[in-house]
Amino acid sequence: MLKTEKLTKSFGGNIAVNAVDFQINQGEITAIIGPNGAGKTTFFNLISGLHRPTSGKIFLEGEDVTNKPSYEIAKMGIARTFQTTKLFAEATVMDNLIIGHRLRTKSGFWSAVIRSKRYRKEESECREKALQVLEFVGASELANRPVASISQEEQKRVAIALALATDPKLVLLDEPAAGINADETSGLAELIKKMKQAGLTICIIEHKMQMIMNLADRIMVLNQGTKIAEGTPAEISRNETVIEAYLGGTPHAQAH
Ligand SMILES: Nc1ncnc2c1ncn2[C@@H]1O[C@H](COP(=O)(O)OP(=O)(O)OP(=O)(O)O)[C@@H](O)[C@H]1O
Repeated sequence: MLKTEKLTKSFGGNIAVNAVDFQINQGEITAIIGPNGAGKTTFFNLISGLHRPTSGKIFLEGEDVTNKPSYEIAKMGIARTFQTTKLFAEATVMDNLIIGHRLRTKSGFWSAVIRSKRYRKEESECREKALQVLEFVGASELANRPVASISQEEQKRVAIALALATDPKLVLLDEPAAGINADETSGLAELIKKMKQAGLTICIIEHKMQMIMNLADRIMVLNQGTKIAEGTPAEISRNETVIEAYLGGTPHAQAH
């Protein structure tokens, strides 16, 4: 579904992503792991069009999308969540979903101001879509709650709902389980499995190794911007280079 060739991003003299060849296969859960500062978020920023690569190429379903801006990439079916959830705290969950969806629908500013027939039609479509995705992520009962009043884990589900509202093919999840407890983490892992079962392709950055080992079909390991390993969870957990560079030098470190 997505392929990178020698993808590179430098910030001044600092090479954040260094000649990475990578592939995301349709229908799979692919994980990107690596220590802090390894270049994982920068890699997501490159494939979602937020950053322009210094060199290298990105292909989406065979099409070269290397220098496309983020809104075009989004239209082509890539949605993402961010490490810190970007929701409007004072607005309700429903309004957040409608705003998020509206930003990607067609009516322009004036159409919204005069509330044209097309605008009203789009608005009701957004509302319907919002209800659908909230149900999918198990958060229907939160629709009318202000975001500020829901838990961290619920916010994570809403952020995923927001990504799903655009009907993506590929969803990029940046540390979806950060800051939530073990029970909540397994609930979230179930949701990610359900997304895969629904036919979505998923790429996930996550530090919680146990979750990744249970969830991922394939893992890429980054270290200082460079891909140091790639393979199934079983292959990665016995890879000497990975154990030394990332898992702390002993196989025990894998559990965390
Ligand atoms: N906008 C930027 N400007 C300058 N340097 C940046 C920028 N974004 C990232 N970097 C640098 O690129 C390197 C990779 O950072 P990145 O955030 O991609 O790592 P990461 O693997 O996502 O880390 P973490 O797990 O802590 O989120 C770091 O050295 C970082 O300081």
